[in-house]
Amino acid sequence: MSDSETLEDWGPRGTAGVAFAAALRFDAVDVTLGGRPVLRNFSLALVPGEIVCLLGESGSGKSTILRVAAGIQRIDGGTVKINDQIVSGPGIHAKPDRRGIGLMFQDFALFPHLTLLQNVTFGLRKLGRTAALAQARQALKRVGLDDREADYPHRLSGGQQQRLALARSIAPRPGILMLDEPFSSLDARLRETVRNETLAVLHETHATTIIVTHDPEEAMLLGDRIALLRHGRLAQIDTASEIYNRPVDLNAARFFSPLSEIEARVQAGRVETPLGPVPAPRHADGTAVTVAIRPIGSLDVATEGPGIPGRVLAKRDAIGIDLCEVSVAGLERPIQIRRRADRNLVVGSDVFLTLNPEHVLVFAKD
Ligand SMILES: Nc1ncnc2c1ncn2[C@@H]1O[C@H](COP(=O)(O)OP(=O)(O)OP(=O)(O)O)[C@@H](O)[C@H]1O
Repeated sequence: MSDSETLEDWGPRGTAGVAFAAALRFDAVDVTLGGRPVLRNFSLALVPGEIVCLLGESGSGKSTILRVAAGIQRIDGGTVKINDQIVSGPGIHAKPDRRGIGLMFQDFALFPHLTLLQNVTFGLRKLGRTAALAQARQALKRVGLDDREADYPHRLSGGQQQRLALARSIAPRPGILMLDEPFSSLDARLRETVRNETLAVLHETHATTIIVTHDPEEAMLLGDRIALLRHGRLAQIDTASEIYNRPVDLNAARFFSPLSEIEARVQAGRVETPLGPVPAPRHADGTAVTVAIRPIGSLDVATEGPGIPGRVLAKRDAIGIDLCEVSVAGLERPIQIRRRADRNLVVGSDVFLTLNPEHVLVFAKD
């Protein structure tokens, strides 16, 4: 089955069923599994209709948060509220089907022995047959699969299976949706279209949504806010631009781009580096810091001075972009730079670097 996918494969925009978006709130949630704390004092509040992307290393607890919200996982401390109602808390555990949360799993978890239509109506049994069929068909139409309703999931391409899983999760018009790595099984060609159209569907439904992803770029594209999770705790929550420009610590910064790191000490409100001075007004004199330089925007590269002299050690072309490694006297490792392609920049050539201190991050060492 072909996996080529275009926007035309999807149904008309603006036709997804609208939900009554709900507020979702985790307060100081603890979960211990197999004797190990998996969520620790985890708090997060989503306003109705908000899309939050959960980003974090493998094993940081992302899927556990979805399971907790959906009521598949019990908690050991804290509370979970939907609107003003506690659904998980001391002595309280509302059943999954009482929470009004739609789930979409990484592997889509489609029922192989049911047709597409039966897959979607499965979650609509409470509605009565006529309403269930109407709502299921509307969801299938929105994702462009209405003409395949009698087919079986194994006859669909990967992109179509994703669309079916999305239709199934939105068909009951849940006030809250949880998507666990919804695009991870799609290849790069497909991902952009599917991602954009899924986002359009989410906006149409108005559902409050948590999307788990490993991919920082995806989180920045999809999330109204990004929640960065580390060892079961919330490390930072912010908009994409805040979290990118003002990461809470070095580890958070490392999540969003590769970094060249320079160890130094603050003197008179600044840090002297082999690339020039960097202001560090928020750090006391004598503080040991890491200066983190991103490959994009931090350094201007010219083939003539002025600037700090360097030499191009390696270069890769990536369609209009140069990925360079430049050695600079005083730096242990070559610095990584991504910039617009320049034919004059060849391996072995001398270059001159100018630091843009406002793009450079400075973090106190632990
Ligand atoms: N039933 C269980 N018993 C014991 N440990 C578990 C259980 N389920 C999950 N864990 C552990 O809890 C931690 C968090 O798991 P979780 O699946 O929430 O992480 P994640 O951030 O979603 O990871 P990934 O990105 O790899 O999917 C992991 O260390 C995992 O091994």
